[in-house]
Amino acid sequence: MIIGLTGSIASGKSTVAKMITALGLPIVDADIVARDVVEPGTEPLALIAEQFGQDILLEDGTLNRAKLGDIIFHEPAKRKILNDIMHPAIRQEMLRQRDAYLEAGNKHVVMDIPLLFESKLQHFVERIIVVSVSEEVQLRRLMERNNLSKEDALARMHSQLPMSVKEKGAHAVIYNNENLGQTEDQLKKILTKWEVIDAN
Ligand SMILES: CC(C)(COP(=O)(O)OP(=O)(O)OC[C@H]1O[C@@H](n2cnc3c(N)ncnc32)[C@H](O)[C@@H]1O)[C@@H](O)C(=O)NCCC(=O)NCCS
Ligand SMILES: Nc1ncnc2c1ncn2[C@@H]1O[C@H](COP(=O)(O)OP(=O)(O)OP(=O)(O)O)[C@@H](O)[C@H]1O
Repeated sequence: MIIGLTGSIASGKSTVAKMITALGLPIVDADIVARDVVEPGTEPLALIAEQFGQDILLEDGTLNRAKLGDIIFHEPAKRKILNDIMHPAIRQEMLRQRDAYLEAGNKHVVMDIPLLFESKLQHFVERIIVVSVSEEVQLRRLMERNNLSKEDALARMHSQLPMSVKEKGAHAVIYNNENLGQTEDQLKKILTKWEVIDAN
C-alpha cells in the first residue's frame, strides 16, 4: 500500500514520520527531496538564480533558504515561479525513490508530502493520512520552531490550503494537539486497521 502523509506547516508530519520509521516502514520525504534537487550544480538551482537573482545564493554557492522563504511565503506570484521550477524535479525523484523501495521488496511505502492537496498529488498514493492541529497550536509551534514573528508564521500558514479542506480529503486524520503518546496511539490504530502493521 502506498500511503500519503500530509498536513499543514508545523502540524507534525515529520514527528509522525519518525514514528512511522520506528515501526520499520520506508518513507519518501518531499522536504528532503526538495533540498536535494537544489544542490549546487543542479538545473533547478541555476533556474532559481536566473529568476530570483544571483544574490539568492550564499557565498558557498548553496541556496539562501531563509531569503527565498521570506520572498515566496509573502508573494504568491513568486511562489508560483519557484513551484514551477522545483515541483517537476521533486515529483520525479519522489517516484524514483518510491519505486526503488517497492523493487527492494517493501510491501508498503509512506510518502511524506506537505503539499499533497495543493499540488493535487492524490493520485500518487492509495490512502491519505492528514496530521491536523488547531490553528492556535500550529501558530505557537511554528513560531517556536522557526523563531518567526507572528506575522511571518501566519504568512506561511496562509500559503497553504486550510486544514479543514485537507481533513475532508483524508482517509484518516491524526489529531496532534496533545502529547506524543496520544499521537502515536492514533497512528498505530490506523496502520493496524489498514493491516500495515500487526496488532499487539
Ligand atoms: C522556500 C524554501 C527554500 C524555504 O526553506 P525552509 O528551510 O525555510 O523550509 P522547509 O523547506 O523546511 O519547508 C518547511 C515547510 O514549508 C512549507 N512549504 C515549503 N514550500 C512551500 C510552498 N512552495 N508552498 C507552500 N508551503 C510550502 C511546507 O509545509 C514545508 O514542510 C523551501 O521551503 C523550498 O524550497 N520550497 C519550495 C519547494 C516545495 O514546494 N517544498 C514543499 C514540499 S514539496
Ligand atoms: N504532540 C506534540 N507535542 C509537542 N510538540 C510537538 C508535537 N508534535 C510536534 N511538535 C513540535 O512542533 C513542531 C512542528 O512539528 P513537525 O516539525 O513535525 O511539523 P511538520 O508538519 O513536519 O512541519 P513542516 O511542514 O514545516 O515540515 C516541531 O518543533 C515539533 O517538535
